[in-house]
Amino acid sequence: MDKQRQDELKKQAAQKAADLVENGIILGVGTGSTVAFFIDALGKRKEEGLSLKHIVTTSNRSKKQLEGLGFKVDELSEVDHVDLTVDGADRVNSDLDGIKGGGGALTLEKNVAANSTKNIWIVDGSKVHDVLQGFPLPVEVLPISCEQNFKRFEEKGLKPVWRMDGEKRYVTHYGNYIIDLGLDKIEKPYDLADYLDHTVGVVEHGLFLNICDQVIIAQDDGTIVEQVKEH
Ligand SMILES: O=C(CO)[C@H](O)[C@H](O)COP(=O)(O)O
Repeated sequence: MDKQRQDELKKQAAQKAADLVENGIILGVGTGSTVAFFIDALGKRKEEGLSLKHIVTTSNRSKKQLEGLGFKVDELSEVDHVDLTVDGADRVNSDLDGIKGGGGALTLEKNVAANSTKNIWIVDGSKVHDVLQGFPLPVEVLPISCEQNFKRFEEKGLKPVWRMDGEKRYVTHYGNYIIDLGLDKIEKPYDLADYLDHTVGVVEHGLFLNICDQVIIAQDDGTIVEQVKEH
């Protein structure tokens, strides 16, 4: 699919999500190119009178865009919960579990999502697969033990690759590194998440399991499909 078509689809999914935002709520806004379209659509809704109690976001990029449209953005620590978070995803499977963190913002994204009553993901059809596949799994690691983590992942056959920023290792918002696991398929995401959750030095990983409540998919044929998770 060419980029222009993919952007059109992202825009459609983003518009649909913006239509679902209710007045007076505490809204979480994610990160990425699909979310950028969502923020544009939210700006239009603001012009039409939408008023939100608070907005929190998961990256400086989204914060800047929101502030440029006149929204006041708060920190997650300043709100006691989030009513709804709208975010993109890199992959989503039929159980509405997914891979996120392609943009490197996984730690804040997971913290905002975990504190949200409802999470909606907006994606184009290319991100949806029965089994999570075709996208490296980001793992954020502390610099102090990152070499040991990398070696263990290698030994375990997890195909680790350092995320780079030019010649240097990519550094996250929190001063950590990202190791991308180049797995072909993740057949058992809950087992892998359990391993990573119990690995010292891992700050966070991009397996977002049992978090998404609803996914809005803009399909290549122009139709929008909504799937709701049965918890
Ligand atoms: O998880 C993310 C950033 O860390 C994004 O939501 C994900 O990478 C999707 O991005 P895009 O909408 O640009 O395809």
